[in-house]
Amino acid sequence: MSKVNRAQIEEAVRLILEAVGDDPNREGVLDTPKRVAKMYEEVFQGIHQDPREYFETIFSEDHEELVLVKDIPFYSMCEHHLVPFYGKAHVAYIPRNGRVTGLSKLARAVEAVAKRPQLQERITSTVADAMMEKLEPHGVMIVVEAEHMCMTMRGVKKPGAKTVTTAVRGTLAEDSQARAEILSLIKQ
Ligand SMILES: Nc1nc2c(ncn2[C@@H]2O[C@H](COP(=O)(O)OP(=O)(O)OP(=O)(O)O)[C@@H](O)[C@H]2O)c(=O)[nH]1
Ligand SMILES: [Zn+2]
Repeated sequence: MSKVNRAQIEEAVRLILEAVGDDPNREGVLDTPKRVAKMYEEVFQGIHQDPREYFETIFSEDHEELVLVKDIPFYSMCEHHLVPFYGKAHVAYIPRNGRVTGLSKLARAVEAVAKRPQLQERITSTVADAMMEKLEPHGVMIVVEAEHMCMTMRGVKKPGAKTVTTAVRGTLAEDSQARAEILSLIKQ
């Protein structure tokens, strides 16, 4: 059963429509509260997901070299304005003791963490920490690049401005050469 209170969202959307001066009983927006409730349930489903669960999938494979899944698209909602920010996440790690996870699990973890009211920095560090805890790798590096709608359609209005955040853990924190290699692979 869904943990989301759709009726409450519908009521809130009706109130917002009214508060901004629109008519919630106008034909065009009659179903809008219902649609928004369904949409919020979808875009915030990560609140009820733990990214660490994906890393229960572990293959015993003797590869202690870099694994990088790059250009993982994601959509999130900035927790300050509840408008989207979106971009790409790049997830790199160096497995240890044969603990290699499924490639799709890296993308699933990004998605679960993104689908919450979020900060870009927190997406970056939450994925890194989940991987460190469950995979116990030599190191992890996460790079996230995104455009924030709250900086484009309103406020400072700077379309095209990109925010880049990184989180580095384990041996990669001390290895600038390995970090440079990962960054050049991401850019390729
Ligand atoms: N660090 C960080 N800040 C973010 C993120 N998303 C949005 N913000 C910023 O959150 C800040 C909120 O600032 P406030 O001054 O409280 O809100 P505001 O008056 O709407 O700010 P403006 O956007 O400058 O108009 C803004 O500077 C946003 O750019 C994010 O993922 N990380
Ligand atoms: Zn914002």
